[in-house]
Amino acid sequence: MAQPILSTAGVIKSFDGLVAVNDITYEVFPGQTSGIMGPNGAGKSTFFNLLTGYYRPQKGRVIYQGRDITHMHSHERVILGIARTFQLVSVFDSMTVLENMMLARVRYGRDYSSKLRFFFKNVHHRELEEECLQALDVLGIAEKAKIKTSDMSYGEKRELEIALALSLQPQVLLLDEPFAGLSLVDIAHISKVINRIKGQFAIVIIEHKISKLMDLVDTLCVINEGRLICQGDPQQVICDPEVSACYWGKEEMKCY
Ligand SMILES: Nc1ncnc2c1ncn2[C@@H]1O[C@H](COP(=O)(O)OP(=O)(O)OP(=O)(O)O)[C@@H](O)[C@H]1O
Repeated sequence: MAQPILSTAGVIKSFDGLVAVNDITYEVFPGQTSGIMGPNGAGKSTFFNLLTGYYRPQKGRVIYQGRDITHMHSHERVILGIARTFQLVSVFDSMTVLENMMLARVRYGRDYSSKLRFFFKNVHHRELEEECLQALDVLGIAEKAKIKTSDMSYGEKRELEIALALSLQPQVLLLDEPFAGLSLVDIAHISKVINRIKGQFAIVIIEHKISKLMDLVDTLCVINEGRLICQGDPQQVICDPEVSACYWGKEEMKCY
């Protein structure tokens, strides 16, 4: 049976007595696209931050490829292959798409030891540029390489963020609300992008737009009040009475 690439065992994270993540055990498998949903303040982002290493749990463990990474820093996890995007777009507006890509690779990429060579040797610079152009090509946006990020729409910047994360050659890609603030047209475009890269590595997506999330994921889980209350097949999860109750009180949620 396949082993999970990333998992947690009983992780707990509290802030001054408020238990934001309460004893969550979770598994992500190679090539699988998994969704995480839950009401506002449920603990989704805090859980993501435990996976990426931004927070350390007070209890429990985070395991990646069979290795305990609970106390590992975020940048070390990136080098191991765990990349993420953020709820709010974070790219450098004064730089071009390609420059943003190259900076991400040098700043966070696996080729840390070659940082100095990047600055002083043109050969390595050209190699890096070529690799970044290839990563843009995977998303079909290589023609935007020379565009300044300040001239891009919000949707295009979201796409660039995914490209930045892809340039780190992840084994696990964590997408934090990829549709937040996007128009329906942009959501459709980003969905296409995610569908294009799906299956090559594990993807975990936090998203409030449930119907859009359902179209993308192989498996779904729901966090409510810090607890993972349901996980498994997306259709079954969405029809689960406890999930309906956490969104709609006692009322049944409309099933797809
Ligand atoms: N740094 C922090 N300090 C104190 N409390 C925090 C902190 N971060 C999160 N919390 C609290 O922990 C709980 C879970 O927050 P979290 O942001 O993880 O929820 P969420 O499910 O991601 O919500 P949303 O969907 O609104 O982004 C909330 O009650 C929140 O106020």
